[in-house]
Amino acid sequence: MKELRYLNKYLKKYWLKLFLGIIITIIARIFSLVMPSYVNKSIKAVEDFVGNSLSSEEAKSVLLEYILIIIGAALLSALFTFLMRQTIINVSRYIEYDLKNEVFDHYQLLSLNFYKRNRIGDLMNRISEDVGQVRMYAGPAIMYGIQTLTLFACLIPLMFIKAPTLAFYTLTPLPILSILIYQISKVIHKRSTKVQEFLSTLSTFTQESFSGVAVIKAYGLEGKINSELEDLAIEGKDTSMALAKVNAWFFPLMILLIGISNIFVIYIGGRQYINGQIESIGLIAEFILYVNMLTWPVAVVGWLTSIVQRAEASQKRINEFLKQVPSIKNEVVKNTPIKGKIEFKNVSFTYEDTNIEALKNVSFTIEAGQSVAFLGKTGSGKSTILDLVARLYDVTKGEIKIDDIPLQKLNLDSLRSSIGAVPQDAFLFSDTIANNIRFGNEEASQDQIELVAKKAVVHDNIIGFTKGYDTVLGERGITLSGGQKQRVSIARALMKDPIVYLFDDCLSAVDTETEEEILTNLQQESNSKTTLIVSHRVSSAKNADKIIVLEDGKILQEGTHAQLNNSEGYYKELYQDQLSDKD
Ligand SMILES: Nc1ncnc2c1ncn2[C@@H]1O[C@H](COP(=O)(O)OP(=O)(O)OP(=O)(O)O)[C@@H](O)[C@H]1O
Repeated sequence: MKELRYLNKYLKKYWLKLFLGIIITIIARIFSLVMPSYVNKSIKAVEDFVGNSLSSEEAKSVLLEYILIIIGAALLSALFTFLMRQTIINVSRYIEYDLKNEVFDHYQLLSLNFYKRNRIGDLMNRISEDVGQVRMYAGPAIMYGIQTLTLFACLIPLMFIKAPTLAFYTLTPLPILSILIYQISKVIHKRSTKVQEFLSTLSTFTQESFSGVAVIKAYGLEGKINSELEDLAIEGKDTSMALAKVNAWFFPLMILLIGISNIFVIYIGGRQYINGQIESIGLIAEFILYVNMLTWPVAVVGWLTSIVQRAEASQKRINEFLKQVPSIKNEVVKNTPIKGKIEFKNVSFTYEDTNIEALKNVSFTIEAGQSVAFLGKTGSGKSTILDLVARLYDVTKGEIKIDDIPLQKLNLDSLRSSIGAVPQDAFLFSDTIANNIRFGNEEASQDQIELVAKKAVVHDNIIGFTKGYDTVLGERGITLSGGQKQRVSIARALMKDPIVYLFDDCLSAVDTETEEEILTNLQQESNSKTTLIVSHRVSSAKNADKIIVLEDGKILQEGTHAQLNNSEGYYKELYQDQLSDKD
């Protein structure tokens, strides 16, 4: 229960509803106890009529009165049971909602390294599956627990007062039932976890097969994939059958033990009636009803134990995440608007997970409003520079300053809201094109959206779609070409109208003519903005105020197009190669 203590703050938050729920639960159970004793009294009235101590009219009127009491108590019990669910189960849903939000908010704070260390499936599981298990503790476990306790506290003393011997024999099989249900619940849980694991393997496999269907078809691998799926299906069938077998024991076992209790009541009760130790057959009927009322709560004791154990394990996994401290922290509360001067001073950076030293002692200065292009072979550290500017990672050695202030001394929100980044793999959400562009500025009007789309040279493509800007992208929508995606992504950054632009090889899938057009537009747009452009093409770089060529994490060349083109080296060779390619 140590891990579940984390939920106490939520239980405190909703204590009033919970307290009300507990009182209602107790009232509901007390009303449900009325029925068996009035069944007893009704049978007793019939017995009295048979034994001539009551007239037919008297017996009928007593019976009617008792039946009305039974109906009234049952209705009240039903009403309070409804209210019990409305309070306690609702509280568990509120806690589930709060906890999901808390986990999600925390995920948002964690840095990219965290996402590299953990699989997406696992993160999703914690927020859905684990929070769901915890809810079972905060709702059903508390509700059934109180219900069971109230019933035990009222019913067991009542049974012993009414007929001690009969009560003893009736109750004896019930703890055995509880222990057996607990054992079965444990096995059911183990096997259903295996089924869950299998289902997630199966969905990953099918998802990959569908996403990669073009490659599978092109390589004629349908047969191989089919046979792999068949193997998986056989494994799935076996795990499901194992679960079905143990599930099949649950209800027969319950029925068997109730049956034994009922037999005890009838046999022992019958003998006691014959011996004159109990005064009415009605008491036997009353005890049979008690047995049936007790069966579910007794079974619940075993079930609850396993729910609490599962919730504890799930909360432990959730707590592990919640305890993770974000490696990138915002240490400045007040807003810190920036102008855009960027300075790298002897910056080195090593990726924690791969231990690759992506940047080695890199120094350069970009004045506010300047544009700088980064060129260099693949893996030379270009994208890393942009990620460090946006503070997606903190430097390992050296220092980055913006407007002469160390990056850590800037408010993280101010910094990031001043940056318009277009990453290498443009990511678009499953939403309309307009909303994807609006992501850069929620308030943007349709005219503003169209204006930036024109600057990113994607407007004509968009209006070519039947639904224009309302075209939905993503799985259930249309798929944009690589170049179209890049240009929508550029439009999104333009929409933000930031102080600093980070363009990471975002024109690679665009033909050179369109590239030229976009670059001219960007130049006008980003005239007064600090612009960092990563590219493999000289055409994207040659108009920049400064060009930095990287090799293996170090600066190889630095200068303007004219300077670099006048000296021998990587840039000049690249320029000549690309010029002759163009010709
Ligand atoms: N998230 C990451 N985790 C671990 N290593 C990384 C990560 N991103 C990049 N690297 C490594 O860091 C080095 C520099 O990568 P970077 O992406 O900065 O190069 P790049 O010059 O932008 O390459 P490209 O032109 O192919 O985009 C590479 O060796 C790469 O394998």
